[in-house]
Amino acid sequence: MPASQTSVELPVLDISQPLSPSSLSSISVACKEWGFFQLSNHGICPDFLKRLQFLCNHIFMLPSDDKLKAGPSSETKTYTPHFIASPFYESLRVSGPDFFASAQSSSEALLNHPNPEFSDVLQEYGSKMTDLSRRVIEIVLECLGAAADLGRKLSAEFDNCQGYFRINNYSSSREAEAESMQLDEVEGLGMHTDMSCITIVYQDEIGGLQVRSKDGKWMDINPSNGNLVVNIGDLMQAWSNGKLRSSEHRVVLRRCANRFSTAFFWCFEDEKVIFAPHEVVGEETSRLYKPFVCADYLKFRENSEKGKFEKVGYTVQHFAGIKT
Ligand SMILES: O=C(O)CCC(=O)C(=O)O
Ligand SMILES: [Fe+2]
Repeated sequence: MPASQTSVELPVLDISQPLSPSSLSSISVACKEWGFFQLSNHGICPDFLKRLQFLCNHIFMLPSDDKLKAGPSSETKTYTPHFIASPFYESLRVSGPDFFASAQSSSEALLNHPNPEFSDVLQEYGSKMTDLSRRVIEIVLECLGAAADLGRKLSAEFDNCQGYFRINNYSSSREAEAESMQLDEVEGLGMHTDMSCITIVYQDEIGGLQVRSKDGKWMDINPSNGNLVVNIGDLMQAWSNGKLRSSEHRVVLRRCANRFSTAFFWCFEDEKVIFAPHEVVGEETSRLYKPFVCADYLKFRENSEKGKFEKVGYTVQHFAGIKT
C-alpha cells in the first residue's frame, strides 16, 4: 500500500458559540468537498474520554474466548472480533436510546456480571453524542441554505433519528503481524462510507483516519487538540440529493501501536422513506436517488455471511442511485 503524504485541513466549528456567517460558509464548503469537518468545545472533556478508554480497554484485554461471549454467534452480538473487518480491528457496539441497558447486557455477557460504572460512562457518552448530533444536524441543514423557517420544517424529518456507537480498538496480534509481514502501513479498517446521516468520531493521538478526495487521493485527517471529527453519511447524501458528500474513508496503521476510537452513528429510523424534499432538490436539478426505506439499505449493506462486517465498498449510489 503506498504511503500517503498529504493531510487535509478541515475547518473547525466551535459548537459552543453561535454560528457565524464565515464559519457557516467554511463548513458548507467542507461538507460538499470532503464530507468532513471538526468540532471544538464540544463539552466532552479529555479526562472523561480517558476514563471511557480505560474501561473499554479492560474489555478488549479479556481473552478472546471471553470476548466471543458477546461475539457474532452470541445472543447480544455486540462484539466484532479480529479478522472480520480486518486482522487489526475489534469493536464493541452500544445501541441507543438506552445506552445503559445496551452496555449492561454486553458486560453481563463478557464479564458474567453487570458493571454499572462502565454502563454509566457509556450512557453519558451516548447521551452527550445524541445532543451533539441534533445540534450538528441543525447546522448541516443551514449549510444546505435552509432559512430559519424551512430549517425547522426540514429538521422535523430528523426528529426520530436513532444513535448507536462503536468503540474501536486497533491492535496487532501475532497472527495479524504474520499476515502483514512487516509492511510499513496496513489497513486497520478498509475503505467504506458510513450508513448514517452523520457520524461523530473521536480518535486518539495515534492518527490514521484518512478521507478519499474526489480525485481518489488518500488524505490524512490528523488528530487535533481533542477535536471531534464529523462526517456526512450515506443517508444524508441521499436525503440532500447529493449536495452533501458521504466520502469514502479508512483507517491506516503505521506503527505497531494500539489505536482507540469511537464512532457515533446518527441514523434515520428503520421505517423512514428517504426521499429528498423538493426544497432541497430545487427546481433546476434532477433527482439522483430513488426513494428507499432506510432498513432496506442497511440490509443491502450487511453481508449475507453470518457475523461479517458491513459490506465495504458498497454505497447508497449502488443501491438507490438513478443512472443519468
Ligand atoms: O476509527 C476511526 O477513526 C473511524 C472509524 C470509522 O470510520 C467507522 O467506524 O465507521
Ligand atoms: Fe466510518
